[in-house]
Amino acid sequence: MKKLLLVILLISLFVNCKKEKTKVKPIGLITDNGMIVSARKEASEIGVQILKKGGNAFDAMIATDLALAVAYPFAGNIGGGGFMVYRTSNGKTGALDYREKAPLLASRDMYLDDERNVIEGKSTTGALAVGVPGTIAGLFEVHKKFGSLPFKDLIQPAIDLAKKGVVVTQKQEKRLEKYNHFFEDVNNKKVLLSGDFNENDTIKYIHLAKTLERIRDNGKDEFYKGETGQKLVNHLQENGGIITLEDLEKYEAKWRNPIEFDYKDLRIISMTLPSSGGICLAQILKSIEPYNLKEFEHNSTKYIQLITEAERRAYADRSHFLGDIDFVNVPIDSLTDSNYINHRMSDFSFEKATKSADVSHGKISGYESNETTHYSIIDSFGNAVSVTTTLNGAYGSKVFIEELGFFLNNEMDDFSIKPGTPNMFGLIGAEANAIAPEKRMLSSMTPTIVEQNGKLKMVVGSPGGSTIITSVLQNILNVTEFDMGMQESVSEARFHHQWLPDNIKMEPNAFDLKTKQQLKNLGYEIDESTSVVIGKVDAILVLENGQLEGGADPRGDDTAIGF
Ligand SMILES: N[C@@H](CCC(=O)N[C@@H](CS)C(=O)NCC(=O)O)C(=O)O
Repeated sequence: MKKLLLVILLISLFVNCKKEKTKVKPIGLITDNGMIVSARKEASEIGVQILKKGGNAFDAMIATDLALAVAYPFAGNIGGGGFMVYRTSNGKTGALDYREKAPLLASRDMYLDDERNVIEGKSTTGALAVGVPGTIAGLFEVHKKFGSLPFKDLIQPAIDLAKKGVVVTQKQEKRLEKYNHFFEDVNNKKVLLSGDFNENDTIKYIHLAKTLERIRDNGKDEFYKGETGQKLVNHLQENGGIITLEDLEKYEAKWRNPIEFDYKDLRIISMTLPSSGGICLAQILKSIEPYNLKEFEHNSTKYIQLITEAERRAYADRSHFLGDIDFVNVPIDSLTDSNYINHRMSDFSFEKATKSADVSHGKISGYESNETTHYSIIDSFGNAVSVTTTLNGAYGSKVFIEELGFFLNNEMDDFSIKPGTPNMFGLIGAEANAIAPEKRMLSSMTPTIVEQNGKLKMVVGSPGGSTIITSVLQNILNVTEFDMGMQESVSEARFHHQWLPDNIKMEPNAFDLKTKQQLKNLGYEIDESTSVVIGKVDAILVLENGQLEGGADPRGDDTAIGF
């Protein structure tokens, strides 16, 4: 009898274990009309309320952005900047650049000491790390061109949220625990978020609500010329910063032509310079286009190898060629030309890893004379908006102006502060991305829209510094080459290579042991230690029947809401 019980127990254990191993494909929220996927449920909800009121995707973008500035101080902001790529219901595409700028008093070597060594922390923490913020200018620009509801109706939900307060999530508790001691050090006093907050506590953002009310009443000028601007400048200057009122007054968001290119039967629309995102994405996708990826298993050795080698070459070019197009001549057409790219990939072989030390930027025949929270929105009219906005590092420069209620960015670190010295994401830059007054620092933000057969297919983007481009890439491939649904794709394990350092970053314990061993045997170094998160993707997929599927990244508190 005992023996029989043991056998039954073992069989049931085996069956259960087997069951656990069968992967359940996650399916995201599916809705018919409109959808927003963002880093916080409060922000997605506020944006969707605007859509339900009859607002379009651009109205919802403004409301969502401002709601993130309240609900997601880690990266949501009015003290930072970002990029928007859009596609209207009639297929018109465009992009808005509201990236921060270097202040007028900035200079090329401002973060170096007399011996030309980088002064640790100066470009990342404190008032000198701050670039001239672009977010408020960007939102007013979007409203001017596309807004259909009054601006005051779009900002009010964020004001109400700030007054009512935002509930701390478990993930936010952890992040605050990790960073809150910096806030007191950097600001020389305790500020709103210096306290110990626990999950389910409610944080009210009273000063931020007042700032937003002034912006509601006085418009864009409140931030760039008014009381808010004056207080911002005073605070930064008192704390060693160099931003002046003239910097604020001169700031303008800029409409740009997005990078548009074909990959197999897809048309990809992505951000152009000063973001490297679209160009790098084009280079990587064109490098792998000649291969039939469907023949490779997803995340198999060959697949990882091919993507890695394409990424290696694209990031080497990024480091050398790319910078703010208003300041440097960048050969975009040559860099994204298929012949050039095929030539770049001609020394790649599945037999062994290329060494980054042997790869430099490509040789361009001539220069033409032409010159990190993400959210995705689709409205019921068929307009699509893809936005990535950031303070750069976690809570930016950690400078928090208590009386205004918000953090300021540390975007200056995205410049190449000294050629050959890696920035906080390990990216190395060159002359093209050197600091100059009023120049925009190079970004990796890759807000992207994908079309298939002339129809809207996907809206996708991610935060994550240098890993943004490769996260967006993998999600496009997951869906279009491996037939994954949006949530399934977003939840999949990711890897990343950026030329230097010469290793493949992999999400820890997410990849097959055999695959990792095969890659090592081929000469690839694998880094699973420091890469806790590679991107945090929020995306929307238009399904065959026209319904929308949201992909909200489980790595954060990201949430899809729709109707
Ligand atoms: N400044 C960078 C993007 C910076 C970035 O992605 N930062 C991360 C923090 S390390 C972020 O904003 N993460 C927000 C999140 O995880 O939601 C760029 O322009 O390329």
